Amino acid sequence: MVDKKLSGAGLRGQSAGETSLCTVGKSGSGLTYCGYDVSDLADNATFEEVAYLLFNGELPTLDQLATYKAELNSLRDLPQALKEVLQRIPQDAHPMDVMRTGCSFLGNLEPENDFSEQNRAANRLLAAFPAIMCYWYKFSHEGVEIDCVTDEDSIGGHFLHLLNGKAPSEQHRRVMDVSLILYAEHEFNASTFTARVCASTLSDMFSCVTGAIGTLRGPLHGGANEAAMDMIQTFSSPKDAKVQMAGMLERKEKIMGFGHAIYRTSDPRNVIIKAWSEKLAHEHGDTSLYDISVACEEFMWDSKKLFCNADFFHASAYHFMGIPTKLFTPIFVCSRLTGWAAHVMEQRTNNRIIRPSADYTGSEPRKVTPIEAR
Ligand SMILES: CC(=O)SCCNC(=O)CCNC(=O)[C@H](O)C(C)(C)COP(=O)(O)OP(=O)(O)OC[C@H]1O[C@@H](n2cnc3c(N)ncnc32)[C@H](O)[C@@H]1OP(=O)(O)O
Ligand SMILES: O=C([O-])CC(=O)C(=O)O
Repeated sequence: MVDKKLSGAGLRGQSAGETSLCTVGKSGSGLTYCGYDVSDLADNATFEEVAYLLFNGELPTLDQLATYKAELNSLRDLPQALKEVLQRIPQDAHPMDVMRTGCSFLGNLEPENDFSEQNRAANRLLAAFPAIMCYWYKFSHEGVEIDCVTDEDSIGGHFLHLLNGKAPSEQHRRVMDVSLILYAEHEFNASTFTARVCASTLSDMFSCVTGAIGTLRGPLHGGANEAAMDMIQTFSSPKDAKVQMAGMLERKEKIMGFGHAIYRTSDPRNVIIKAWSEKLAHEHGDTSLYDISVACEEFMWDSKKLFCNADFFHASAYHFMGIPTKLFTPIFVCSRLTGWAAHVMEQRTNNRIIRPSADYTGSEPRKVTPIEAR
């Protein structure tokens, strides 16, 4: 893994365009948004500041941030027609399918009519996603029709408040904020590339984001945080984790939350969320899941030189905050929407339809045999 060659299948190592939004694996800790190191942003900024940065290229002043947050806060409620659609989605639906439908349906109600409305569309989705997720979750699982508006100042706090029906602790607000910052943007990852391909046809923001949600859903991408949670919950102790993981590797199973398409030796987001996971474990009063996670990390590095990606310690961190596992990847959507939308806007400023070529491996030219003769 350390000497991983960034070439070959999956377009690995090939440049597919330009971006001024993000670098992955190039400088600083290995991840920068518009020139700022992600660890600096996680320590010294809020998610709303990062959203503003991605949409405008610069961090906001105090006044700009206040105006931006007031705008976002005014866009949180859901139209009645969308609530009715969410009510009809069954409890056993995949929550990423709920997000995909919620996004797509909102695009029917409040379409982006032309590109001058792109910021409105992006901000609307940013403000509404926590409610789309929680409204469906609370209605389908508890039969409760929640109020989609809270007086929470931040998107992270708003989400936790909607989910739990009460104000979260300061620590939980901060962890959610950091988590949203860490997940916000990551260059030409699969879901963002999907959004850019869609944008390159001059399609609308809601279509670009809907496609991106479908791409993030898979376990090789955003779905890994839920898969990691499901896995660590089956381990009874750090020792058991190592034994079970050895078996998984022997059976050539993929271990979710480990490895990365671009990073070679570490994912800079891991150390940040891992530290929060440890703090939350102590607050939780039972560190066993954290200790198991650390054992997994040690085992994977010692045996395969594979490291935790952003998803692995997010699993235990979210779990300690009482978030149901099935909502882990939808939270990723609430954050990555900023990266997706920023890339859609960037693609539109210098667009050419994205249409690569393929190397043909099929039959030589041949004639159709009449159907009765086949
Ligand atoms: C936020 C995010 O989206 S981060 C990514 C989240 N996804 C996951 O955690 C899923 C698990 N990880 C993986 O499947 C992969 O590491 C990916 C999809 C992230 C990257 O895929 P690739 O770039 O193709 O991986 P890479 O080229 O580094 O793989 C090298 C070798 O390590 C193996 N490998 C890589 N990751 C893992 C893993 N998590 N578990 C077991 N083996 C692995 C590959 O199978 C490959 O083995 P091979 O050479 O015998 O075929
Ligand atoms: O960059 C990638 O391939 C996957 C990833 O870590 C992300 O999207 O955050």
